[in-house]
Order: sequence, then C-alpha cells, then structure tokens
Amino acid sequence: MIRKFLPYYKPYKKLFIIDMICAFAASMCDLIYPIITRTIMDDVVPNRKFSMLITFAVVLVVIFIMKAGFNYFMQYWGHVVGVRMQADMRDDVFRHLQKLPNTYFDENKSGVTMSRIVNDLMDITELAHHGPEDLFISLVTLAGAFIILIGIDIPLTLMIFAILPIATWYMIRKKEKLGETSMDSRVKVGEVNATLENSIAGMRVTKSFCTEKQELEKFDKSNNIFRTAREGFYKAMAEYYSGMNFFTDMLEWVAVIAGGYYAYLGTITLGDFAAYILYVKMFTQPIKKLINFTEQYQSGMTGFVRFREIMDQEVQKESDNAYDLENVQGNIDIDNISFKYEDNSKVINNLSLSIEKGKTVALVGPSGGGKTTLCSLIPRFYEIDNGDIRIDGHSINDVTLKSLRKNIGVVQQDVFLFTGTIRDNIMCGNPDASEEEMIDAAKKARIHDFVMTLPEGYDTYIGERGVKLSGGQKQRISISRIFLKNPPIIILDEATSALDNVTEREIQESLDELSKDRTNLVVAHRLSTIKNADEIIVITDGKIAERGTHDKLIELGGVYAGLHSK
Ligand SMILES: Nc1ncnc2c1ncn2[C@@H]1O[C@H](COP(=O)(O)OP(=O)(O)OP(=O)(O)O)[C@@H](O)[C@H]1O
Repeated sequence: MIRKFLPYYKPYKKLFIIDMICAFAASMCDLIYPIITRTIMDDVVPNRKFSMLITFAVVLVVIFIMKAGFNYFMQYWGHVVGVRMQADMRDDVFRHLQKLPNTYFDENKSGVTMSRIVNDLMDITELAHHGPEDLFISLVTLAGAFIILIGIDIPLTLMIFAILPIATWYMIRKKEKLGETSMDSRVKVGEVNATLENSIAGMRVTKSFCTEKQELEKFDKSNNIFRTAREGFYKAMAEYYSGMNFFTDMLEWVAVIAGGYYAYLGTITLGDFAAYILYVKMFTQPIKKLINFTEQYQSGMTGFVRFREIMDQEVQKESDNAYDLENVQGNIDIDNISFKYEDNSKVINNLSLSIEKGKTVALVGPSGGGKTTLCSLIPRFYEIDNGDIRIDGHSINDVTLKSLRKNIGVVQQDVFLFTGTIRDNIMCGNPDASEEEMIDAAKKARIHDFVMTLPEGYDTYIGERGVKLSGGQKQRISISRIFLKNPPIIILDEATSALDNVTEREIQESLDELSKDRTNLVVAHRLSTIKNADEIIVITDGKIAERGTHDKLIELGGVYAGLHSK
C-alpha cells in the first residue's frame, strides 16, 4: 500500500522536501532551549554574567521567531500538500469509476462508493504531511535529546530511555485493535451513507406509502450499527491514549525522582537536573506525535485501502488494437450470443439476429424475457459470455468503446436527467453543439415551445434528476439529446409509465422522426407502436420464440398473437 501511496507525493516533491526541512529545523530549535537554561543555571547565575544573559535572551527570541516561521510553513504548506494529494486521488478514482463495467454499479451501493471517495480520503491530508513530518520531528527530537543527555549523565539517561521500549511494545499491541476498529467504522459509515442516499432518493415514495416509520427504523438501524462501531474505535483509542499518557507520565516521574536523587548526591548539577526535566517534558511531545502518527496512519491508510479497493477493480477492457468505428451505416449482426448476470442463470441464450441498416426491429415478449438485457449488450454495457455482435462487420470487441457508444443512441425506459438546467441536459448529447443545433434538436423532440414558456428558457433549473418536470417533458428532453447526438443506431426501450394520450402521441411523433434513416431496435411494451416495424422479434427466456411482421405473427397465432389479443 505504501508503495502505491508514495507516487502521489511526486508532483509536490519540492514542497514536501521544504516541509521536512522545516520540521528538522523546528525540532533543532526545540533542542537548544534546555541547553541554554542549563548554562544560565550553572554558569550565568553563579558567575553573575549579565551580558551573557542578554545574549541568550536575544538568541532565544530569534530562535523562537524562526521556529514560528517553520511552524507556519508546516501548518499551511504541509496541509496544502496533503489536500492536493487527496484531490489527485479523488480525480483518479472518479476517472477509474467511469471506466468500470456496469456490473460494478449493479453490485455496489452508490452511497458506499461515495463514502469511499469523499469521507475515506479526508484523512489522507493529515496522513500525507503530518505522518512523515511528525515521525521525522519525533525521531530527530528523541535522538537529539538522547545524545545531549547521554553527554551529561549516562546511567540517568539510560534509566529514562528504558521506558521507551515498554511504551513501544504497548503501542504496537494496541495499534492492531485501533486499525480493525477504524476499518469497521468506515465500512459502517458507508452503509449509513447508502441508506441515507436511498431514503432521500425515495422520499416521495415514502410519503405516498406513509412508510416514514419504516424508513426511520431502517436509518436508525444502520445509524446505531455505525455508532456501535465508532464506540468500539473510541474504546480502542482510549486504551491507546491512556496507556501512552501513563508512560509519558512515568518518564517525568523517573526524571524528577531519579534526577532529584542524582542532584542530591551531587552527581549532576542543578542545571543538569533542570535540563533533564525540560528534555523529558519535551519527550512527551514527540511521543504524543508518534501516537498521533499511529492514529493518523491508521485512519489515513484505512481510507487509502478502501480507495485502492475501487482502483483495483478491473476496468472494462478494450482490445490492444482497438480502432475507431467510423462512417457507420448501421448493419447489426448478433451472432449466437449468450449472457448471464453475475448472480444469475443465463438471461440470453444462444441468440442470433441480423438487422439491416435503416430498418426497425421491435423486441416484444413477456416481462423478464431479456429484451432490455439484449439491448444493453450492443453498446457493451455488459460483456457477452460467448458469440459476437458486429456493426457493419466490425466486432464490438475490436473497436474503441467511445466510438462504439458514439454511434448508438439509447433512449432508456427510466429517463435519467442530471441535476442542472435544460441546456445542460440536452447538451450532454453533444457538448460541442451550437445553440442553433441544440434548439433544432429540442424542436424535433417537440420540447422547444414548452421551454420558451419558461422565464429562463433553456437555463431553467430542473431540480434534482428533473423533479420539476413532468414525465412527458423529461422524456422529450431525453429524446432531444439523442437528436443532438445524431447516431446512426437507436436503441429505444419504450417507457412503460403511462402518459396521457396527447403526450404519448406527441412523443411517438418525435420518436418516429428520430427513427428516420437510422437502424432502430425498439423494446416495445405497447404493441400498437410497432405494427409498422420491419420485423418483430418475440423473446422469451432469452431466446427468439417467433419472428416476422405484425400480420405474419398474428396469422401464426402464437405468443405475439396472444400478447396482442390481451
Ligand atoms: N442488472 C441486473 N443484474 C442481475 N440481473 C438482472 C439485471 N437486470 C436484469 N436482470 C434479470 O435479467 C432478466 C431479464 O431482464 P430484462 O430487463 O432484460 O427483461 P425484459 O424482457 O426487458 O423485461 P421487461 O419487459 O419487464 O422490461 C430478469 O430475470 C432480471 O431479473
């Protein structure tokens, strides 16, 4: 993990090195002050060297001013390094997320993924700069103090430092528990996020079914699980801190009692005794910093591990020699394909189908038969298990994903609009389109006149996922973005939600316009809309049960005729 963490320092190497130099200089400043105290007590005061006292006063002020400068740099630029690294990681993980196959999003709750990207990376800032900085300051201070003290009195110094291995042993023992509980609480906070996200998104359903109580219970449950996990973490932290504080207190105890005894015997001077007490007081800082470091390391690394878990997810692969699919005519060949979802039995079963350019093929059949699944295999939203799909003779596995998807327009059953304006949502069909092209697309989708009635026109804010719009308006916006994209192949998963007759007719008109001169694959729920399709394919259990024109299938008197008569 550390090897994967270190490269994030690279862009900020210079800042980080200056930060470390400041850390070194600040600890050096700390080490000087007890030496000066000792000299004042043993030399300046007994020998009445007043001018030396003035010199020390000036030297100390200069040292403290310099130390303030070093601390400022560490506090500000040190944190800046950390937060920039955190932002880089967030960028990386978001970019990676965009390349993950749909199966990842099927299996993982979006609240948990969000928590990994937002919350879990927060502690990275602290770890990234405080970690090495604290470790460095502590080690330099401890080593420096050890060298100075050993020069004053070896047995007393060894006595004081003997406590350190015991403290280290305690720290290591407790660290594991701290790590486990920290990971546990992060997993649980992810669950809280997921529950919350789901509940907020479904707030309207909750209200309409009056299930507030059940939702609250669900939320309370995951909130309590998180609380218990966090309490476990704090318990581990309390054991850790109280133990460590005890050890630092014992250090002071040895310095005061043993140092006092040595001064009483005359083995060391009063100045030496004062220096011991000051250095031991100073030890508590690096030791506390070491403790902090362990905690930061634990929290930061736990977050980093969770971040890496997403980064290690395999992205959707393109072949090494993938090329761009260009000048697409729109011939589709589905050649003996099979597919199953991760946790499912076969959804598509050795299915073959050819669609000529410019033709309209309708998929019908009982619910759960595999129509939507078949459609999502063509733009490679999922990978087929065997067989091949070709567009104009090019296997979809041989071409770049971007060029493949650029040539296919998908109108989904459940319209998804982004939070933002009407313009944002239409322009996502082609971010480079001009204003005229956008308006033209909106006109073709029969939404322009409605937009013009709004005070802010195309810049009207449509609320989260378009809540401020009607179902029909949302659909027309989703259709206008396909007009703007202008792909040669259209996959249309017909909306099942009931629209009033006028709206339905209007939408049907814009869809008819959209389908002109393109290859169309339509999943039809209302059979009335596909009477004129060039071919109707009846899919049951992932296989083609019947195929032909409307008239032919009615004549056949099979599944289609049955569905039609209902
Ligand atoms: N993301 C998914 N993960 C796992 N299983 C899925 C997923 N999507 C669909 N399924 C399953 O695959 C099967 C086919 O579903 P699909 O949505 O393709 O059917 P459909 O014919 O389009 O149905 P409908 O007419 O109701 O829309 C169903 O049994 C469904 O439960």
